[in-house]
Amino acid sequence: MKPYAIVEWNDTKSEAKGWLCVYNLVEHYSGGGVRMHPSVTKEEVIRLAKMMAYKYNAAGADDCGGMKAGIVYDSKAPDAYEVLKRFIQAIRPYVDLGLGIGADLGTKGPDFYKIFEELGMRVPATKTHCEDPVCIKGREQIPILVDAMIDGFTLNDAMTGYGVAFAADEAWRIRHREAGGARVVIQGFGCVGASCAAKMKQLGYTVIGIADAQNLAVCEDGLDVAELIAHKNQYGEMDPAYFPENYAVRPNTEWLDVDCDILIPAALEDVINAGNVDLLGDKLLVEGANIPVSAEADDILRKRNVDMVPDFIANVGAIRFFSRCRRCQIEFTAEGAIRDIEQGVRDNVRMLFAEKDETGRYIRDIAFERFEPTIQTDFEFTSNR
Ligand SMILES: NC(=O)c1ccc[n+]([C@@H]2O[C@H](COP(=O)([O-])OP(=O)(O)OC[C@H]3O[C@@H](n4cnc5c(N)ncnc54)[C@H](O)[C@@H]3O)[C@@H](O)[C@H]2O)c1
Repeated sequence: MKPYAIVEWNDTKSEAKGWLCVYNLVEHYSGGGVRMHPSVTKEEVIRLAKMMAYKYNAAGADDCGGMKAGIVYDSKAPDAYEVLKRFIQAIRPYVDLGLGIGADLGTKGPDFYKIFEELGMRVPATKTHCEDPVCIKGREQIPILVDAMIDGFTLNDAMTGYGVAFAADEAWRIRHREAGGARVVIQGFGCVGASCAAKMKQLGYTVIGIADAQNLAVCEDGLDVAELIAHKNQYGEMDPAYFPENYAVRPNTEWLDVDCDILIPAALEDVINAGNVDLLGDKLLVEGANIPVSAEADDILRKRNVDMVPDFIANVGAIRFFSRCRRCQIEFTAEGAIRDIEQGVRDNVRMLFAEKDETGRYIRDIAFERFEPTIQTDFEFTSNR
């Protein structure tokens, strides 16, 4: 399958540029995040959009295709919100036709709702979403539930990170026949990394290393995840002022050097590449970030047939929630949403490891084959919304 549409954008008021890639549409609809980071490239956006198409299949969201957008800009710049707003304005015709856009690396969910309101846009939906009584009921619950609290997080901030932690826990249990006990290092402490760290701790694991855009904090006895979360800033950066004396503070580039059992990249793409893949050793790799492993590094991991959970299996939490809530397939509570994500993620991990053990094939290859997107529809032209 080829990408359905690729749109390039140049900002009129800053140096920002960006791309939208709609990889496929299913029932005239496609969903994915908009990221903002200085290193975004067109190729990356296309790779991410393709991966989203696989992810919707893996999430059991068979009414949605995959898309992604990326803006080359510093998300901490004072005008980042205005840049995002102009980008959304530029891709608005597509959004109005049926693109479910939301937050990703460097952007925040509530900003999207604010921008939709400021631009007089409705929350993205197709004709079916607006007319089917089941979808109407489900969609009413989405804004209520994303703000519902669970363990001190909004469901919005918990659902993907928790799903990643369930994936890690399931894979670890399969290999070690017990939960917990292992040492975990996480790269990224934003929406995904922070809630993943908290859930790993809750599940009995010891989070010994966390890297953010500034630092790597390491503590063999386990980092105080709750304390780090309480003092992280809005960009997902830990505050070193709250590091106790027994924390080692190292350059964030050293995150792969820390000896651990489970490695969870939850920040940028291609962070495991040909230059550092050997440092992975026999750690269990669970991909919280999208495409954190470069193609070259993945060839090496395939040859070594390492145990791993691919991104589109581990980090499906948010899209599983949005799709299944919209179709009233979950209990309408934060706990009900998390239970549903847990079941979906654990089932997929068990299936993939079982097939690996039976066939000897590399897990990512099995997952790509199993969840290959096959449906491509057009935008819905007879819009009467
Ligand atoms: N937010 C979601 O619901 C969601 C869903 C699925 C996948 N993802 C993927 O997860 C990843 C993280 O997304 P997010 O929403 O948590 O982003 P975020 O912007 O909330 O957080 C990003 C984190 O990465 C850290 N970071 C940035 N550069 C770094 C570097 N060089 N070294 C170490 N850490 C660095 C930041 O400090 C921050 O802690 C992305 O790949 C994203 O596509 C996010």
